[in-house]
Amino acid sequence: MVNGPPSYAATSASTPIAQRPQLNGHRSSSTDAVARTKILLLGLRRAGKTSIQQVLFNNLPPKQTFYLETTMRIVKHTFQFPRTSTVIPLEIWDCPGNTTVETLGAPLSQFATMIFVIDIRDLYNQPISRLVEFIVAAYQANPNMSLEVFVHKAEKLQEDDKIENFRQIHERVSDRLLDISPDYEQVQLNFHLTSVYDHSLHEAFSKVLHKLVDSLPYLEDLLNVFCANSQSPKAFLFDTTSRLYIATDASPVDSATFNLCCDYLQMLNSFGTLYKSETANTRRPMPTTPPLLTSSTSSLSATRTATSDPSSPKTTNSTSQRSSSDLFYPSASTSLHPSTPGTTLTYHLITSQLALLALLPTSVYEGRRGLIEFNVVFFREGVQEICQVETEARAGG
Ligand SMILES: Nc1nc2c(ncn2[C@@H]2O[C@H](COP(=O)(O)OP(=O)(O)OP(=O)(O)O)[C@@H](O)[C@H]2O)c(=O)[nH]1
Repeated sequence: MVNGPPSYAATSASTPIAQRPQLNGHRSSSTDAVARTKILLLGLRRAGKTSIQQVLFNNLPPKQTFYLETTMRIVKHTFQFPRTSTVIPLEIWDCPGNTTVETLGAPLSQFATMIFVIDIRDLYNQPISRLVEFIVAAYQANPNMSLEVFVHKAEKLQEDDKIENFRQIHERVSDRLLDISPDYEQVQLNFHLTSVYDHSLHEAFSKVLHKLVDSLPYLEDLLNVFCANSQSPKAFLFDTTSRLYIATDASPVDSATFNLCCDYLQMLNSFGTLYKSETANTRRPMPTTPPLLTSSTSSLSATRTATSDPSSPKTTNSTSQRSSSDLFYPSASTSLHPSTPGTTLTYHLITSQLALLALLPTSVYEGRRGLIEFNVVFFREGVQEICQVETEARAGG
């Protein structure tokens, strides 16, 4: 049920990127001619560093992390995030457990983010000392570096112990820093409870990435306008493969909604291969990875449908023009609460790797479907323009 006077309108795509977003100064060139953002992944042995990287970016099932071998030397993983439409090309340095500031072998100033992984049961001196050592060195090298602490394997503890250990680790690190110098009071440290066995890791890593997305304010603006004009209480722009969200609208993120979106994406990724587009031979579908629901005639159930959206936004860029006329965009929806007033979770592919997931009142989704699709088209146009500008900026164009 929609309360108050309905405020339906078309999403405007005119404003977001009148100017090119300025790239932050923390980029570094790499051999593939794209400026990659470097993330340092640290922690003691068996803390879970490689598992985090593998689960997020290589789709390794969490249980398989048990068989990962010990990291003996620094491994640099490069990722496109999302994989094809450049928003953040990443280089993640997975370090062995015995890495210290001295043995890292690279200046800390070149990293945009440092993630220190600490086992939630490790309340001992050694991990805290190593973490503090890196924080001090990183802060001195680059005070603007994002300093993130993943208090990991959180699912191992009961709720009360989890909160208590989390609090103790936080407190010990802060105390230790203050003992070194009162100046470190101003160090901005971000602590996250994470586990590969639930979506907490995806949520935490998404938050880490947001600090690295130069175009975040523009993407958020687009999402805000989409939500306002479509009566959506929450919308996310997700990377479909990693299931990390790169932006969301201004309303607060609640974990339950985020988990639902993650699960839905996971389901679409798993079952998408069962659906084939009848028009795939004549009109190339978006090069989705993995394939998604691309048939306008397919449906998963009465409340879970898949449609293709052949409409393509007009763009001024020749590359975008070519891709938007060649490609079409799958969409899907599922009813979350069948009883009235219901909520529908919708999925629309926006670029080959980015998808819009939005909660909508079922009455709006069913009664104003055309307008929602229309708003999605303009949202897509805005996001594609942003990606284009980011790509050019990264390539130094
Ligand atoms: N329960 C639980 N176990 C985890 C989690 N993440 C990783 N592990 C386990 O922790 C162990 C070590 O994981 P790795 O990813 O190899 O740890 P690492 O920090 O890369 O270790 P080194 O390579 O020795 O530095 C493995 O047995 C994983 O299955 C988690 O979130 N929960």
